[in-house]
Amino acid sequence: MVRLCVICNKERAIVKRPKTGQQVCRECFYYVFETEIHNTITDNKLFKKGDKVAIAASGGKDSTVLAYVMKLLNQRYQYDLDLFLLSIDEGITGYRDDSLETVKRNQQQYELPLKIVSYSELYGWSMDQIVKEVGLKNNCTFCGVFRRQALDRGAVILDVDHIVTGHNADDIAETVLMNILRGDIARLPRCTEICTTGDGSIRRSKPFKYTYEKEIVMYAYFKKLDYFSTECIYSPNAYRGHVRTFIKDLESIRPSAIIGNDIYNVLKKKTKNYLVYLFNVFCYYKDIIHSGEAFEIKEGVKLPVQGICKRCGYMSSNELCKACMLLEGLNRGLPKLGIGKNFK
Ligand SMILES: Nc1ncnc2c1ncn2[C@@H]1O[C@H](COP(=O)(O)OP(=O)(O)OP(=O)(O)O)[C@@H](O)[C@H]1O
Repeated sequence: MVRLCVICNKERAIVKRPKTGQQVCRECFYYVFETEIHNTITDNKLFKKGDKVAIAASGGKDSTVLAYVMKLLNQRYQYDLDLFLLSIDEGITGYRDDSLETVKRNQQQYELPLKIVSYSELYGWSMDQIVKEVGLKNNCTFCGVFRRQALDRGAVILDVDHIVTGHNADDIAETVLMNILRGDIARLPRCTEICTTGDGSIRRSKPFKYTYEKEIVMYAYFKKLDYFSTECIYSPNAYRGHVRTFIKDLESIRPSAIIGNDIYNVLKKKTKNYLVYLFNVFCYYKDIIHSGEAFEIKEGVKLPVQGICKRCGYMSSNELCKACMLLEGLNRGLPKLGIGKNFK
């Protein structure tokens, strides 16, 4: 028996949405996927007309889908945004050089201007050189800290108001758990925010905050988008990888583990299939992301005060920002100096 799409009730269902369990046809999947992102953008007032927005593009599935969908929604709903692609070349031979080739093709396919900035030009060190110094244990700390600042610097070069990244619901759930496991209460409330203002006035947001990674992969696959799918060669020991595996295990016994369902959306959701409706109601849980959002810091708890790095002028809660600390360690031949809390 042919199963019909629960939304249009006409076409054959070919996708079971990981987010809701709904069986939908290809066109309805595109429509709900894109509309949910549009709703996230408008509900959270992420942009205003005329904004210049840089899409942080790594060539991977998330940012490739982000670039495609941002361009599409910008046209469909007349957001009136000026869009750019911004890529950071960390200098990882056999990985980032290949993925940047994908971004260059995306530039042609989506007709968006592209700016690439490299760690070598900004810091004088590529990740290949850093890994030679520090090995494979703490290299992701260097890469993450440097990339954050590199994106800000790239945004200044492009003179944009806003950076959007492809962080999805799975990434955010991982970050919530990592912050809990590390007891990093200062970062915990911030990591679930959909939009933050970093250094200066450049806003940074995550239009995929409520989008499941599996749906992004499905979308990229059905739309035949051109993306690079290899994992970073330097991240096999990253802490995040262990947290990811843990969440996947949780999901196998509790599919709502990442985000749960918002009861109001569940009740609003129109479906003629009563079983699907009941399933959605039963799936009403507030799981990792909602838990992260609900955390409140007790009054009186001392939190780091944000100031300015005395060396580079970027935002920092210490005299020197983390990027400058790490860089100083590298330049002094003591790469472990900036890692941990005992830097002097
Ligand atoms: N080298 C880079 N240049 C520009 N943006 C980047 C780069 N690396 C990561 N980003 C941004 O940060 C987001 C999250 O990066 P992460 O390393 O978690 O990769 P990911 O989840 O595999 O995403 P993607 O599939 O887009 O690579 C990306 O979606 C992208 O927007």
